[in-house]
Amino acid sequence: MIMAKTLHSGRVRALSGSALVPGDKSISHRALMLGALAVGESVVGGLLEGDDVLRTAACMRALGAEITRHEDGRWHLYGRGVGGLSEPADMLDMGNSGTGARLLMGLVATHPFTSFFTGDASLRSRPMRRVTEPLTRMGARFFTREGGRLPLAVIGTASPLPISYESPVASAQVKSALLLAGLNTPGETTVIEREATRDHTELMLRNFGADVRVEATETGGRAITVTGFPELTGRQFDVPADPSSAAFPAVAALLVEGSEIVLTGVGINPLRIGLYQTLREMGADLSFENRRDQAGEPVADLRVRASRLKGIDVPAERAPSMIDEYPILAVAAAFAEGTTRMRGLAELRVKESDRLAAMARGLAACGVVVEEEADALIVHGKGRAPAGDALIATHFDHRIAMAFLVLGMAAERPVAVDEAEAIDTSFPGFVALMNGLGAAITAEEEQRA
Ligand SMILES: O=C(O)C1=C[C@@H](OP(=O)(O)O)[C@@H](O)[C@H](O)C1
Ligand SMILES: C=C(OP(=O)(O)O)C(=O)O
Repeated sequence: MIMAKTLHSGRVRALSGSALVPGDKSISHRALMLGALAVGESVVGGLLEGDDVLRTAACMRALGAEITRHEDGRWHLYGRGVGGLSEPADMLDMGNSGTGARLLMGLVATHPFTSFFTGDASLRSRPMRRVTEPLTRMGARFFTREGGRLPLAVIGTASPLPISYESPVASAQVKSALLLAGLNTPGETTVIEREATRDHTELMLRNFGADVRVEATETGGRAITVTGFPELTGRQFDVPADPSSAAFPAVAALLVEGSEIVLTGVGINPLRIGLYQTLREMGADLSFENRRDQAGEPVADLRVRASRLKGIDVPAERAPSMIDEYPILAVAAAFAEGTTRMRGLAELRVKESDRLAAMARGLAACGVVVEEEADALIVHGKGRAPAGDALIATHFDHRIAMAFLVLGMAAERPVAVDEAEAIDTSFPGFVALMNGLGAAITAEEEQRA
């Protein structure tokens, strides 16, 4: 018997108060992986305890690291040293997580053992050649299902070759997979990215003691080089709150009249805040207060006040800095006055769902005029609340689910989302946190055979 959860969200009065959203998903995955490779103890506070990250924790244990969660909520890790991971006894099941799967494939590719990867139906449909192809050049071998997809076997290499690789897709997951593979590889492994993507791997590798060099390329990109066999040493740090999760309460506060909220300790790494820049250009009253540094990452308290938004053209080159935020930006655009054009979004078709199609269909069902192109979404806002009154198919995609629940908070009539248990992959406690700020999300559970 499977429990399927439908959530309903209806119009509310002002949202108010302050909240701490869960830890950054990208940083949490990397903290577990590097902690598992470091010598000595690492202690990590604020780790995201969402399903995606818990899967990574389970896999790092299966690869030999000692990982425990203490009662105070801190995670203690005893690593195996670079190159010290051991063959897992069973399949590595990455659940719904593209980041977990791709980064870990990189890590094991340069260890001399075999591992098997699988995931849920969504992950099994996502492209993996973007990592298996360059990792093959480093000496690993892969046996994959049709189209280079999971489940797959990685035959790690005992004699890895360093490569210099220019990634055809702007992807922090591809970059990180190769840098992690480069740790157990002699010499220098270089990844060239045409557009800068989130740099948490680079920052955290340096923080753990690795030698990472970043150079600007002549064409405006970056070349990132890691030197093999660093001695990584255990670290203590707190993971900043996730700006991609903060996006949902932040946009809710912009849309629900009379709202003012503060989201504390949110990561504001410049390569993650494209959404906030875009919302400001749309007229959002949104400020970063008490800027400070946490674990080598900039953080701030985010104050958001309800605002009237106007449609804008979002530059395609901004996409990597807000790649997970287009679903919630499309919701903001649906309330704005005028047209918002979002371009350069081909990657959205290969996330947990085809997010371009899911947003276009869901918005249309809520009465919004929207155009879907091969790699663009164009939303024609009317400067007032859309009708709502729809049951949205989320395709087990956490960001689609949360985006439409936010729409329901300010739409004329309530909105429901199916398969809402997907939210736990990145934002456990979403419903309680939103309702604590004044939202009215209710659950309906259904047993399915
Ligand atoms: O490296 C990471 O932690 C992530 C990179 C992004 O994916 P891509 O690298 O596929 O763009 C993003 O969508 C994902 O949620 C997290
Ligand atoms: C795309 C996402 O994650 P992943 O690729 O790790 O599944 C996301 O969280 O929006």
